[in-house]
Amino acid sequence: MAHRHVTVSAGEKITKGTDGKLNVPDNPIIPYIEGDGTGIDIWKASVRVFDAAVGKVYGGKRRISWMEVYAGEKAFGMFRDSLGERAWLPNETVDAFLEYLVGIKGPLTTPVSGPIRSLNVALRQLLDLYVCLRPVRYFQGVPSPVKRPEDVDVAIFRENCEDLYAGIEWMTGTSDCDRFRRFLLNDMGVDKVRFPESSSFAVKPISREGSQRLIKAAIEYALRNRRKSVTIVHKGNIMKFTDGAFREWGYEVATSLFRQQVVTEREALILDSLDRKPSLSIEEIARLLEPGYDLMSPRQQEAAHNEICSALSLQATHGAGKWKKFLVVRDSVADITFQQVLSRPKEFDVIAAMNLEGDLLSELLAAQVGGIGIAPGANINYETGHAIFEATHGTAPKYANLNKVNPGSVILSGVMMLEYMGWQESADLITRAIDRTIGQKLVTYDFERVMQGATLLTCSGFADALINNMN
Ligand SMILES: NC(=O)C1=CN([C@@H]2O[C@H](COP(=O)(O)OP(=O)(O)OC[C@H]3O[C@@H](n4cnc5c(N)ncnc54)[C@H](OP(=O)(O)O)[C@@H]3O)[C@@H](O)[C@H]2O)C=CC1
Ligand SMILES: O=C(O)CCC(=O)C(=O)O
Ligand SMILES: [Mg+2]
Repeated sequence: MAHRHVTVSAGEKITKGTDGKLNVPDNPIIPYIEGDGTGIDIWKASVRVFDAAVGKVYGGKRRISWMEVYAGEKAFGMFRDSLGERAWLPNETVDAFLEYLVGIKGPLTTPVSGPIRSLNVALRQLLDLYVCLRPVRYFQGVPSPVKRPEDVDVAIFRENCEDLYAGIEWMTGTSDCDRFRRFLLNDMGVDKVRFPESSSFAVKPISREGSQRLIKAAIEYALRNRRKSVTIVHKGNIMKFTDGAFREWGYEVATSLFRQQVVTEREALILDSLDRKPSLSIEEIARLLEPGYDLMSPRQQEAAHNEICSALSLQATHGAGKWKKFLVVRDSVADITFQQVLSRPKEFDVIAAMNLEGDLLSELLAAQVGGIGIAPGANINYETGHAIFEATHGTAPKYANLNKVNPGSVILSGVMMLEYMGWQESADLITRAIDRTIGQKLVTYDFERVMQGATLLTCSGFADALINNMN
């Protein structure tokens, strides 16, 4: 790769072997983006924590060679593209993440107004990092707005390349928007746009491939980590061919690729009712499954029968209570899900959601365990091995350069990165240090303002406390 601004560090590349596993050398080169706004303070603090943990655990045998790559405001001041225009996301940054496989980044600003599209989303799309994994768990002692934050232990698999985040939209009043409106109204015969002349439009692409690779990854994660359920979140009652299809394709992948390891919630209901009363007829099971069965049309009743027969065909492998050992795959409509992750979080284990709903759900869940100051994330393509780890929060510009905010989210994203690299011991050391430090009530402003008897630390002070607690 021809680098113009990036200085390649001494070290070796992480690669992906033919066996599908990562080959991680003892001195891997890891590209990082510091980030805009608070990113600068957070990165400075976080990198010290990573290096201290790796140094403590491996005593110099292993060491990360950090390689700075540029995006956002920092890149804008440095780079020009081939036409001499300033560049927010230079090619060599994208190339570095492609070449070195695993990287980490701080937050990047996306102004709501103006033409600049999200650099964060662009990176995910350019590297096809189709999974945004956001595990949400509670650290004892963290102040929370709910009564039992310890009940939250959810891994969110958010689809990362499609949905309304694809950025396919047109502003009202532009000629492209006029063309699109005419196409909708004239060619497609759409007559449901309430105010066509003044509407802006967006397109929401949801594909079978995109949905299935995401849901497959969620199921594999759930099986690997012995989780009990995967909940597919959608708004399929309203958006039939996007959200509804996401749900459908999810069940398809669950029951075709993982048949001997999963049971759907409805299959479990059918099998359980028969386990409890083996003499039940198909019609009696149908009445238990569908309380409105007798009011259904003959076609709907036939569909219910077919569903029951298909579940009963699993009796040899799943019947007589065997299904209880299997991973349950179920689905839930988005609006009720937003209530239930708050009121009954224990019922959620792994969630598979489309891009927008996954983004929103991850913040709602993070709020319950102390906020986005400690909510980590990873953008991953499990086929190519490419991964960029990043916090859930943004650049919080009002706190930029104040050495104030919580670096926990980037630090925990780094923990995920170390786990991904197989450097589990160093990941565990950081997690234990976070547990201990919060237990000692040594916290940044976001926790201190709602925590009785806490000591207020700066961003860098929190990193120092973590390093002191690494033993
Ligand atoms: N992946 C990324 O890079 C992301 C980038 N963004 C971008 O960031 C910019 C700002 O977005 P905005 O909507 O204000 O959201 P932010 O997440 O940047 O900030 C919102 C609020 O969250 C709290 N917060 C954020 N980070 C921390 C932290 N590290 N420690 C403690 N509290 C924190 C602060 O709350 P309080 O005021 O209560 O102290 C802050 O005011 C936008 O341009 C947006 O597009 C947004 C999300 C993700
Ligand atoms: O890219 C951005 O500016 C915001 C993206 C975001 O909120 C997210 O991916 O969680
Ligand atoms: Mg977000």
